[in-house]
Amino acid sequence: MKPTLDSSRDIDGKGPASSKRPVRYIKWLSLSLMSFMALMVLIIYEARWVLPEIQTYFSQSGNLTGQQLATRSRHYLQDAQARLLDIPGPEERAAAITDIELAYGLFDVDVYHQHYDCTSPSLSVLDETVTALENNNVLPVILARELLDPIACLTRIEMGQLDLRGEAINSFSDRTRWHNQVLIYTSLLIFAFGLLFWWLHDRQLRRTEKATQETLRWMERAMRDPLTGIGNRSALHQDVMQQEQQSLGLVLVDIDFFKQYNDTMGHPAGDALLRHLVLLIADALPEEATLYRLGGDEFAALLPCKDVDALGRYCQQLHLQVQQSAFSHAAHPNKKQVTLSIGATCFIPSRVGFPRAYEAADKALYQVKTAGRDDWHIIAIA
Ligand SMILES: Nc1nc2c(ncn2[C@@H]2O[C@H](COP(=O)(O)OP(=O)(O)OP(=O)(O)O)[C@@H](O)[C@H]2O)c(=O)[nH]1
Repeated sequence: MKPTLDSSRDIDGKGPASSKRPVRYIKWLSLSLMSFMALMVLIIYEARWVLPEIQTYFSQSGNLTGQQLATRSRHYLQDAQARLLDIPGPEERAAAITDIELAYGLFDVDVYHQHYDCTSPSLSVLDETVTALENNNVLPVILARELLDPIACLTRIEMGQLDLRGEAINSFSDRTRWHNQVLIYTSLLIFAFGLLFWWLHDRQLRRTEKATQETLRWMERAMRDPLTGIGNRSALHQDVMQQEQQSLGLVLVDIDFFKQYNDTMGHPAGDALLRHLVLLIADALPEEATLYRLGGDEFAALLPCKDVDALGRYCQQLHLQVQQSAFSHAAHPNKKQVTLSIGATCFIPSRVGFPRAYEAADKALYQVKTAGRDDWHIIAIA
């Protein structure tokens, strides 16, 4: 285990951000859905305007448009006229009367009376023609000529109705174009607003994420010892709480006569020794061990503890390794090299509680100190 590589607490910013990504997509989707709904409402609203216009256009005069009625009426009159010009017999006269009456029926329309002043005189002419034919008292040629005015009137109506139809078509296509434009531009507007809201929301989300990352980074720093890079006392407490059910070994390490080391070698050399010792302790203890600096020249290590014997072997190994490394300590009263006092205990946090375990390890350390230092001792908790 390397002390500065406690990756479980490293914050790289990717974890929380990537976990928030699905939330971002869900919000984006709901915004799109809202825009889509708004669009649908708009289309339905627009359809309310377009539909009556279509209906109006196609029901100008019932099933037949005004122009078609006039055309048919004119055809009947022209048929009657042709019969009359042919020196008709009784049957032809009767057929001519039928044609004129049919033409009359199609001609006598309210719309024509309202808009074309030639309608009433023309219908009177048709009435008189039928009467004359029935009485057979006027030459057919003359009656045929009489029909010219009603035919001219019907032609005028046809032209007028065609114009009206053209106007209706133009107005219909104009209105349709206008509604289409409203639809397109409003859709674009809704889409643009959707994008804007999404961008604002996304920006807010990124700011919040950044602030969270910053807070986490500060918290991370607050849990680290700046000199050695390992965790501090708070980190130790937190790690113990996270392993409440595990059997843990707590090892307390204190440098002997560190004050004298500082006094003779200087404070920067003291700092360098602290950093070196961290690496050395990490090297001596198993990979799973985590190191902490509790303050001054006191360190702690938290590691899995199978049993007290195994823990003792690690303490022995650490003690030996420091001896072998032979860091010079000129002010050390007897050894002239750096020595450590080590106290340890084995405990399960949920059963014993950390304060009791710390007290036991500290007591073991104190016993080493009072017994002359440069040794290790373990106190088993009953
Ligand atoms: N260089 C350095 N020295 C520190 C730091 N923090 C505390 N110290 C010094 O560590 C020394 C600790 O002294 P003591 O608590 O008396 O411990 P000791 O001299 O090792 O004595 P024993 O533990 O009884 O052997 C003090 O002189 C502190 O000034 C630090 O960050 N850097």
